[in-house]
Amino acid sequence: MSARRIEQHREAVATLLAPLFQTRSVETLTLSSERLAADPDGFRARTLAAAVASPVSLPPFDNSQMDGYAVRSGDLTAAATGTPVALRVADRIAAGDTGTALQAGTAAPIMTGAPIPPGADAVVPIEQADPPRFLPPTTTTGTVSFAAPVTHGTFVRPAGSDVAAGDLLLPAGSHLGPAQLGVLAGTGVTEITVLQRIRVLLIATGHEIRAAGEPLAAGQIYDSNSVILTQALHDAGCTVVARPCPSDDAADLLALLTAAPKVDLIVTVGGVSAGAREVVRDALGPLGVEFLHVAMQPGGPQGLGEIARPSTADGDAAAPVPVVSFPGNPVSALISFEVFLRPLLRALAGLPRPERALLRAPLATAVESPAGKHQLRRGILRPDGTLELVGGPSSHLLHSYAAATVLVHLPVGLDTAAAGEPVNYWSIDD
Ligand SMILES: Nc1nc2c(c(=O)[nH]1)N[C@H]1C(S)=C(S)[C@@H](COP(=O)(O)OP(=O)(O)OC[C@H]3O[C@@H](n4cnc5c(N)ncnc54)[C@H](O)[C@@H]3O)O[C@H]1N2
Ligand code: MOO
Repeated sequence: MSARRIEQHREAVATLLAPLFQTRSVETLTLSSERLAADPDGFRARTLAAAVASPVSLPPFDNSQMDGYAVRSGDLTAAATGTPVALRVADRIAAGDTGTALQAGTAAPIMTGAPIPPGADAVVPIEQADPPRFLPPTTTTGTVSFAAPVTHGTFVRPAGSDVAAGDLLLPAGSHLGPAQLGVLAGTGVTEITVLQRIRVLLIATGHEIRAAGEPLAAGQIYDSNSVILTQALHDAGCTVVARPCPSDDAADLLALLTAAPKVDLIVTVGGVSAGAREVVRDALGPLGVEFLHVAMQPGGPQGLGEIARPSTADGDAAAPVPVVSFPGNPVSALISFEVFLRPLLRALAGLPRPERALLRAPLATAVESPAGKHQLRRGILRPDGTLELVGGPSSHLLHSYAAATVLVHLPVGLDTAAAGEPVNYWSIDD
């Protein structure tokens, strides 16, 4: 079987998923600290579908940037070392207070964030006042001295200096991280329109797989692919319905597809190579999914296509759904996801940096790669800046993948590389 180049298959998967970019649904997300605490995942990896205008100005009012005295700058024009100006201490203004108008010849103790009282136009930090500490609030007849003039606006944070009411707060397409959610909260926005997550039906297959916690009979193994890909898909901004198929019978897989809820994408794992019974090939081949070989290792055997599910629980029989089929070795499955799906899904979700940055560093030791294949090896970036491979190239070595911080690219044509030779890599320690 002639193998397809990695770039060609990436292109084919991109073409298959292209319609999803045209049909992105949106939904309303209600924002509050209670909801965020109750459902943090609901707010993770979210992208604004519509721009948000600021309903208020931030800050909403002129306020103090320092703990100190609110003054009229005109009162301190003549202040100088040796000839300080004394002002009568007015009522204290804390953050949250409203404050009353500042009379000429007075200075109001003011705390950071408290509104500048009408009449005042500058704040002198407490350290620059004499005495350099606040008088007890019971002191009604105190004075405070200043030995320097102050310019209009000093340590005043003007209303709207961060954002003005009606201005663009966040454009459509903004990824909602802590700062973006924070500015929405800070302006009192409670409802936002976000891209709906891509819904993925994930089917890990194999007669031998069992869920964690179940007893294992001879020959059986725990299902790691459902966990690997559920997590990887979540990180890429998807919602996942995982329906493992612990059977090699095509009819069981088809029944599972029929019973599954409506989704935007189906991902299968396992059952695609050259065995006597390959459940994914057997079930989906006749429906039009193509199975082929990509010149990469791990991740050689791949499948992709579209299926119109025979009939479904919620009656969406007609809509064809894209299917991407990965090989069952866990390392092959995760590397296939990295190469073929992660960039597209992150782009669909509007997440930053859909493609991993291609970085370059020298190899710590010599390496060999199979001729005619693009090999991806697991490795770590050593403190000396060289790339050290962890574990061998085999695609069952999930434990060494778990120790890796980089994926090292050994492309077609690079059959041997000497220690010190620079190669490309992706950082995966995010
Ligand atoms: N004669 C050939 N044999 C194989 C070829 C080939 O070209 N000719 N390709 C090999 C390569 S490369 C890969 S990769 C695998 C892919 O096989 P399948 O996609 O059919 O996957 P399975 O046979 O179902 O499983 C492979 C391996 O992975 C284990 N596995 C499967 N599912 C899970 C799971 N959910 N959790 C943990 N481990 C899982 C399974 O037990 C097998 O050991 O085919 C090679 N063979
Ligand atoms: O291509 Mo398979 O995915 O090496 O192990």
